[in-house]
Amino acid sequence: MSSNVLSESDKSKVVDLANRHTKPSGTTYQYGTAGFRMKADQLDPVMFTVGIVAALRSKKLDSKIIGVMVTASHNPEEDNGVKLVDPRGDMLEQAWEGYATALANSSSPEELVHQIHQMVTALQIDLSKPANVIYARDTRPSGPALVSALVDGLKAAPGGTTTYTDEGVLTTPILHYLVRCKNTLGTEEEYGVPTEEGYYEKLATAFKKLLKPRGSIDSQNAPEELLVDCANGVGTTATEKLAKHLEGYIKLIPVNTSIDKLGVLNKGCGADYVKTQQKLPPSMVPLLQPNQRACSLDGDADRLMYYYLDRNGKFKMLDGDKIAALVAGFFGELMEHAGISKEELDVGVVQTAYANGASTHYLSQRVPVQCVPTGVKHLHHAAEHYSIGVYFEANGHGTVLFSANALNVLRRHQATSPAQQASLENLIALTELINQTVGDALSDMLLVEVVLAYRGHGGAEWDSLYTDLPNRLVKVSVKDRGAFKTEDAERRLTAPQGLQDKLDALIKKYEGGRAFVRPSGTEDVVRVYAEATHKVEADELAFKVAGMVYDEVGGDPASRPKEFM
Ligand SMILES: CC(=O)N[C@H]1[C@@H](OP(=O)(O)O)O[C@H](CO)[C@@H](O)[C@@H]1O
Ligand SMILES: [Mg+2]
Repeated sequence: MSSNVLSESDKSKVVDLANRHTKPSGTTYQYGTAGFRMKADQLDPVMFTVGIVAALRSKKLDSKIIGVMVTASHNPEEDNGVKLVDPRGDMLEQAWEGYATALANSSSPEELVHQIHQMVTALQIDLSKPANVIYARDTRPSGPALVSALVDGLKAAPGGTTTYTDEGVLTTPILHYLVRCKNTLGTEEEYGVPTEEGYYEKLATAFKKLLKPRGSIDSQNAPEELLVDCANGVGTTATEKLAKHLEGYIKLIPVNTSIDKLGVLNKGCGADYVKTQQKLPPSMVPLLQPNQRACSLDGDADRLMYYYLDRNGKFKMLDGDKIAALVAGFFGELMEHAGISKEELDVGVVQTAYANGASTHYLSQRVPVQCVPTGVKHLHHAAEHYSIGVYFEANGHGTVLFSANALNVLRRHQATSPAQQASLENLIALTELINQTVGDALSDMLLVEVVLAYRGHGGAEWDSLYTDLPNRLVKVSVKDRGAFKTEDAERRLTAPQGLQDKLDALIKKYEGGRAFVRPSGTEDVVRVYAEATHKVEADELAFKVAGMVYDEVGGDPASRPKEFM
């Protein structure tokens, strides 16, 4: 019998277990751009309430499997976080973020019961349904204890049985893959074998179809070996396991692989280090040779940054924008070679305001380009509107989505020559190689290697697609970042009042100038981005805008950063 009411025993179960996970007073939690994320020692009560939300989400969706990933990605090792994965392997539906936030902020076990009751009533959740949840974590030492709190939450979930499975230590994209596989098993949309091994096998099989074994013509341009900076995190084991499947095709050499020591995750390495420092991780310095490329994963292996040394040994970065530029063109080419018209399948690219202006210019001349607010969920949803939707954040998080119609067109298309057939098969193999659930550093890395091998290009040729405009990102600490409101995909401020007009007047003075201000969704700061034709001017514009922002909201003159102008 269906029920939207918590029984007395449901309530006392919640209260009993909630008493072990009380919220410290004065802490406010927020399900933000990437779920809940903060210092690990504050997360215990949140993990507990997330367990309850995961079970309720499963009940609401006819007992479909919901995923929970415990990670703080590229953040320092002492941080941790948690995010929910919906049945198709994508991010939690946005409307539920508010409920997750409300439960996390309940001030007492009784208040929590009340919040659950409100949620169940508002969403008409049939509590009698069973719930199914799987979870995984990254390598952070705080992970196991947080997982125990999560399990208490799963046990506390009201109504019918909640079944849960510990998938152990995994990359974020593998957990997303598992969720989709398990939910589509035995259906027409079956996504893959629902095991970690199934994931490596799927990627490797597709890669081997695309890039014939070493020695054959197609692969002569692939690198003998590729250095992969694993950020001292969970990407280490995943890279090692994937490497075994790719033997004879490409040799992956993991670097920054110490996952057992304290304090080294993401430190001096990883995708975020490369993007923000714009230099080689120190451990790569003795390893990388001129004209050689390498890549860095982040702490949960969903972001990817490439780079190479030019022939003079100078560091050159190939970020998410460059990846988007590389792969968007490739799909157009393959479709043409397969005899598929642009009317049959449209290719589109989705970026955020942080995309380098030069990449937007380059891409806009070739394909439709859309700008959306920061955060993968926004990019992912926008990309779903194209037959082939390419989305990447500049920081290296992204993937390529194929619509159901695109898959049908590829399946049904009749090639009229062996060459067309080969291109068609390559397109189909790409739909297998590319993770359809979320940005995936390992899958993206193989995609990049395939495109470069086909074109016979190295880092330098790839880099020459366009030249990045000089740019600068600055953080401004303010009392209340909530005072900053934006519109037009976060490119313009609507509050504080009048500030955007001042910015416009300033930006106008700079050749090729572009700048915008937005509150971060993951850190207690306001971010300033600026670019201009010349480096000195990009820096000057960024620091002038930062100064304006600081002064506008009454920043203390005594602690005004000295570089602000
Ligand atoms: C400028 C920047 O890199 N912002 C990052 C950062 O978001 P903020 O809202 O800017 O803090 O973290 C997000 C989650 O990882 C990521 O999606 C986004 O790209
Ligand atoms: Mg990440």
